[in-house]
Amino acid sequence: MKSYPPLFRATSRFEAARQLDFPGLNPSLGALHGHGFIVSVLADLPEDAGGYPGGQALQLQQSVQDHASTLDYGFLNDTIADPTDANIGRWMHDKLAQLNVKRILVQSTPASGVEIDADKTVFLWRKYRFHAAHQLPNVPAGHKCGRMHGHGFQVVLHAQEQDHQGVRLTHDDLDTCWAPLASQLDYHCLNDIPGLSNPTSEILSSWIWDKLSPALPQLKWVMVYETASCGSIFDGKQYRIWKDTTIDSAVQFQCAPAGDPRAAIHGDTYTVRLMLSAPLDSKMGWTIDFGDVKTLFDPIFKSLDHQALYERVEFREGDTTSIGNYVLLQMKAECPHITGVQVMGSDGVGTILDSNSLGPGLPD
Ligand SMILES: Nc1nc2c(c(=O)[nH]1)N=C([C@H](O)[C@H](O)COP(=O)(O)OP(=O)(O)OP(=O)(O)O)CN2
Repeated sequence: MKSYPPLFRATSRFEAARQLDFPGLNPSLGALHGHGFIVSVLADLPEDAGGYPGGQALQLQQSVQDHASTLDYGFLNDTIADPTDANIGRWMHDKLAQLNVKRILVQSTPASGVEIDADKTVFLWRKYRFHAAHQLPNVPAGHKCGRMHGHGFQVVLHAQEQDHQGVRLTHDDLDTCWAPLASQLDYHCLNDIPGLSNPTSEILSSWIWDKLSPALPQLKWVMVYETASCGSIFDGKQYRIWKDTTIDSAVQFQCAPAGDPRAAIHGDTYTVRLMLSAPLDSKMGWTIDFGDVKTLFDPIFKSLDHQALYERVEFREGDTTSIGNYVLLQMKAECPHITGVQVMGSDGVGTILDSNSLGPGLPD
């Protein structure tokens, strides 16, 4: 069984001020203001990037950090003309032109940002929260989701910034589209809402898609976070679900040169994200039960969590790619619906192994 070619992800933060000015923009953004920005870059790097096996993601991190640090505690307009999130992303794309960048995410607030493709197509996203109760009517007796319970759901709307006529969408436009749905969903019981009698994450994501896409043709993906660790993405055709788990492991980059701190035994808390895709089960209203995904992953989790991975030959390189490859191959043997695995260290540096054309990045 084969794994997938790795994409590396690096994340950097910077604090900066800016002033924006374009027609249709919320006038308050024209005032001098500031943000704690997060920039994440996904790149396809050659095996020898980083100078030693396992060093690629760290090399990417260094490059992103070097450029982000030139913006830190600065006035962005001095460096980037009209420093919108999208233009910051384009600037970073140009700075990293020597790398094979597949996607850049720029987040100016915890609830909004942009994503930029390899060809510099821009997507806006905004995250909304609503408070709702639900119960899944078709689950087997004793399943915890058969009881009435509730969540602080989160929804991310992802839309292309420009339509075919060049009309530019703003985050405020997303807010306007979301507002009528918020009043239907927030502080309600989902089962009482027409179309949501079986309110799984999958059904909710396609329900939101159906409500919004006719008036918002730029909509590309709807993400529903049922809890902080699981949810569904719908793009109008296909469902993808994800389930996150953290593992706390000891590692060592055994190919790193002497003097590199990672050559020593150290450790990290890694977030392992399992991505799956399957047709919707029309009775259950889901693709695969998150609980079943957790059960299938459990032996793999136990073999990684609170373990000395450096003692095992498959983790000799000590990096997130070796952990990802291991998880992907083990999970594939158990579950044909697994489409990808992402493993991120606590600093947002990690590896994505995915069979699918690159889907949207989940915001931090
Ligand atoms: N594919 C789906 N599976 C499940 C859904 C769903 O909508 N789609 N929903 C549920 C439950 O409603 C439940 O609330 C989610 O539970 P769970 O997967 O256990 O998620 P947690 O975050 O609570 O899990 P922990 O990892 O234990 O924190 C079930 N399945």
